[in-house]
Amino acid sequence: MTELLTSAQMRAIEAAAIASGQVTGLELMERAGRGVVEAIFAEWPELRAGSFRAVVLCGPGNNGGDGFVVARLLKEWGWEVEVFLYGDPERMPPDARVNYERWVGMGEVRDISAKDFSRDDFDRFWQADLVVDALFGIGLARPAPLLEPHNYVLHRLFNDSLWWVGKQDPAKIVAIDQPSGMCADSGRELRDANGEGPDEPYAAYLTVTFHRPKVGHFLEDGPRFCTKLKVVDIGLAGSKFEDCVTSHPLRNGTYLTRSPEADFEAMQRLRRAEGGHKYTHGHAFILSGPSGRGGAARLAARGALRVGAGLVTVGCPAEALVENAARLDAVMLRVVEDGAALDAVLEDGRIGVVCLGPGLGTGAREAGLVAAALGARGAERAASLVLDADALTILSREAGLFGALHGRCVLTPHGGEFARLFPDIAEKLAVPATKGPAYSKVDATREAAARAGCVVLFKGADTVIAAPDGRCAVNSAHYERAAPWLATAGSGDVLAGFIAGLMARGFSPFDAACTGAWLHVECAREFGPGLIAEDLPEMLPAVFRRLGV
Ligand SMILES: NC(=O)C1=CN([C@@H]2O[C@H](COP(=O)(O)OP(=O)(O)OC[C@H]3O[C@@H](n4cnc5c(N)ncnc54)[C@H](OP(=O)(O)O)[C@@H]3O)[C@@H](O)[C@H]2O)[C@@H](O)CC1
Ligand SMILES: Nc1ncnc2c1ncn2[C@@H]1O[C@H](COP(=O)(O)OP(=O)(O)O)[C@@H](O)[C@H]1O
Ligand SMILES: [K+]
Repeated sequence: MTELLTSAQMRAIEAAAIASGQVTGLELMERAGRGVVEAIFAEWPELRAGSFRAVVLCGPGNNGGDGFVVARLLKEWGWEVEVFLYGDPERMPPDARVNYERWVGMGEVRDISAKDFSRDDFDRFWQADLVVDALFGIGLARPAPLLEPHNYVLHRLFNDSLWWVGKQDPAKIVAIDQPSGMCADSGRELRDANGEGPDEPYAAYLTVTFHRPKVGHFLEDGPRFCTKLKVVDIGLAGSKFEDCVTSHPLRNGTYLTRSPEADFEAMQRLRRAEGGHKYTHGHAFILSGPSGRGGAARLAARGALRVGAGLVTVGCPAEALVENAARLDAVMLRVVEDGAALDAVLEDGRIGVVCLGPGLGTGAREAGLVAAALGARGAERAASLVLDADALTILSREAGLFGALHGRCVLTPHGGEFARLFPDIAEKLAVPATKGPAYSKVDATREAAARAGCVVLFKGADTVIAAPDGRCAVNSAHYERAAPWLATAGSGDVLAGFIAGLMARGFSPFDAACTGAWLHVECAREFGPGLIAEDLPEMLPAVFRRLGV
């Protein structure tokens, strides 16, 4: 499983490795710089040949130290290298200082904050083949200063100006650890309290980070800043060291969701044992709204059926029966007028999960359904629940119902629904990020899950899933898993159905949310551009075949 680290966790890992005598800080810096150069050559093999020109922007900390290593290695490779420094060499941390001194023995260091850059300087800057951003890494604690040359990179004027100097190929911008300006913990850009900052943050072409990706590489704007992420091994995975970190208080891990292929238990659950019958695979009950509004529930039902629930029933008001019957075949139908009717339905112990919210409505009938589903009407048995869309609106209005949430529930809010359910948490996320580590979507979702006492899946291209006990995963639709066409009406309804279907099949709420979100993105990628929500469930057979389910 890919663990995503916060900056504090990364520091703890580095400190533990150094304290154990396994490695020195200087050696780690050398490996980091070497890893960056190897990543550059792997990305652009043509740069291995001949001599090219690089501009390396170094900052005052160890990120700058990595930059000095890169400058030295490129120069040894035969490149022409110009180095700019932001900061006072006298105040550099020791390892960065050593690499600064090594570079000074080989070439010049210019002060990046000097105000005397000439037009010629800038022309040379633009015409470099490679610009390395080693200004700030995980130590960025406040908004990055607006430095003249860096600012040009930040504003993307760099590329816009190419016509001006008549150069065809844009310089390749490589960020060490992270594009400077981004907070490694949140993926947010640090800005002044009044929101001042560059108009358009710059994006590197390649970001090279060390040991493990950081949470911010996958959240919010992080992927847009990083563009392409390469993780370099710097030899920190020694067993002794892992032992020491297991008990570290900061080890409250955040992981990327993973393919069921990499998750033995998920694979076992997805595979159907021979000889079972439909009830072996669970019964999912999807509640629908009135006629004319049933499409969302039908999408969820189709999703639950395709993901492998043995039976799926849509429960709707009597007046919507004809409409639903005309549109559903394998999915069964049952009239459910109100909360009392749902109580009666749930007495059938074979219904493993209820999904409610898509197209449900927000009136008294629907509030009664939410109450019944939550067992808040005094029923014997509280079902497992997926609460989406209108059910979330009802929960945000009725504190008594919110208080009835329990550990077998999954809430699947998008940003607007999240803000209605957890206004104070959303507010914290909305204030400009001025200090690192900034409050992140991971922090917000963990806090929401702890408050709700159930799993919360906070949607987006960076979907975050958290359980009340602190477990947390990010389902990223970025980098090689980008699927922007997933942002289409109704796709969230299908996701609710996938999760309900998986819960019916015996997945825990957290695992169902993680695997459901993972499959959702895979289905979108399987179909490609042009996708509409109806296509998503139809892609599951191909995805399952590929996985060997
Ligand atoms: N951890 C590891 O395992 C490894 C880490 N490695 C590398 O080290 C990097 C982390 O280094 P780091 O901790 O020295 O922090 P870094 O990002 O260089 O910045 C700190 C400096 O910037 C300053 N500063 C901050 N914000 C500022 C602002 N807005 N405006 C102006 N100044 C600002 C801050 O000043 P201060 O806040 O102390 O006044 C301090 O001087 C990491 O990203 C990776 O590249 C690798 O070598 C391999 C192994
Ligand atoms: N840019 C994006 N890339 C990938 N997935 C996205 C993106 N934007 C939204 N999504 C996903 O699309 C789905 C949209 O759900 P939702 O907002 O509830 O819409 P609807 O109510 O129309 O179904 C969510 O699963 C969300 O994570
Ligand atoms: K950087």
